[in-house]
Amino acid sequence: MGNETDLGEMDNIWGQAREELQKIVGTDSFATWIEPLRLTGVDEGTATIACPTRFLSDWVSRHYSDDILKVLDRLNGPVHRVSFETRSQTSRQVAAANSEPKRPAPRAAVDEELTAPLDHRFTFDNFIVGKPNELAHAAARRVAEGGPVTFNPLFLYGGVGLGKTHLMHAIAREIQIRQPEAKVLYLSAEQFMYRFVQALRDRTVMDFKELFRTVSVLMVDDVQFIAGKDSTQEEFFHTFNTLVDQGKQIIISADRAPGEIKDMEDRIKSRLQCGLVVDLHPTDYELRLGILQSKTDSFRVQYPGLQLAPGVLEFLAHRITSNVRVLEGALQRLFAFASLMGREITLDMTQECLADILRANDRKVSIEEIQRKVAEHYNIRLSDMIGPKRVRTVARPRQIAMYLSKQMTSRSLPEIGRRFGGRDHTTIMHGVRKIEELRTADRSLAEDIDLLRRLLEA
Ligand SMILES: Nc1ncnc2c1ncn2[C@@H]1O[C@H](COP(=O)(O)OP(=O)(O)OP(=O)(O)O)[C@@H](O)[C@H]1O
Repeated sequence: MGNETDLGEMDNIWGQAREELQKIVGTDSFATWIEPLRLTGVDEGTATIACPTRFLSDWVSRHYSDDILKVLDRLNGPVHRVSFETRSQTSRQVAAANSEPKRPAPRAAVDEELTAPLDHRFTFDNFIVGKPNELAHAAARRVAEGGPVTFNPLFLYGGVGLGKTHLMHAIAREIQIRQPEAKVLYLSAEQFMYRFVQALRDRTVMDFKELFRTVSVLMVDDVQFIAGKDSTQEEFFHTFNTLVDQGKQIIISADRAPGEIKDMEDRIKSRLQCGLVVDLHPTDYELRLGILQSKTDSFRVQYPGLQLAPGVLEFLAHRITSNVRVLEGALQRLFAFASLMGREITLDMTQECLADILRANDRKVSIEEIQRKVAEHYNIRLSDMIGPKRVRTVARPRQIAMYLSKQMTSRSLPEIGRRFGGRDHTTIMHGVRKIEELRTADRSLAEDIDLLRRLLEA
């Protein structure tokens, strides 16, 4: 490979491969992931694909290498392997082959390597809006629509898996569509640090600074990452100030509010707070159900013909409260499982297939909370839960609290006994059994228990 004829032939094969790949992966994914690639050679069954950035090469090799392999094998077989090569790797390999002293990487390569590719699935269209995220969504939309810079910086924060990255990608994508000439630089704080350290090592810090200072929109995800990294913070601070002074838009995300990021310099914290700070709150039931319905619509395309029993999505929205990523993963597993088994997705199947996720999401209720709620409900004193009184009006609620402690916590009988005034584990076992018996015979007691359980789970 390498002479002009070979390159011409490679271009020819790649041209045909691209047409087939576009049909396989769809126009959007093709434009984002495959379009920027080039076939540079095929040698002893290994096809080499050049990628402009390492992020792109990581993504493509994880998601599309099988498709590329199949297509190339068909067009130019036999091809057994696809190897991805980024431009900087190529220049490093050339430098090593020439055994010259290390030279700074060319400017263009640094530039292209800086922007992380956007995930085409993260758009405003498929971001479901509910009470917990409506403010963050509205602010993100406003910034993405462009116009005079209103909030600078826009600081989005929230717990794990609540949609920060999704919104960041949606903003970047929307700006690119509305203002194709704008130079949008999106990267994680980790990538910012990595590139900065690399620039220090390669002595290209001036290029690094200049590049950052020429962008129109800077977006940095997970900024808490640079806390405690002194020189990266310093560089970030200067970049930030220069861009804000030039009226360029900055959008930052983090897992907590600026004031709560430990080991972040105060001057940076205060700079981060000077625009608009909005948070993504933990999801509520309605938002979770909305997200599940929307994801189900897309899974139906992927798994056509699968039946979903009524109540399954509601059950999941009630039970999986941790974060949206877990919710999505659960649904994905459920659809994959049902399609493998060729069965309808029922509530039973859901419980069976997602037992581990459901267990991990069970709200942790403490014995003390149970005692308090039960005491309130039966209008007795909390101290009676652990005291010696044996009158039925006290003893029965106490047994109900023992029963719920066994059902709703993972504590052992001796542990529960200790929390009930140092009672023996056999007393607890007796109490639990008594309530189990009564439950089946006494409807009003069964209803009381269900109500208490719901209150404790809420
Ligand atoms: N409101 C929403 N509508 C649709 N999908 C959502 C919503 N919120 C989150 N998601 C989905 O949940 C998953 C996790 O979201 P994302 O990666 O944006 O979370 P994050 O807040 O950046 O988390 P982390 O703190 O781990 O970086 C993604 O697949 C995203 O599409």
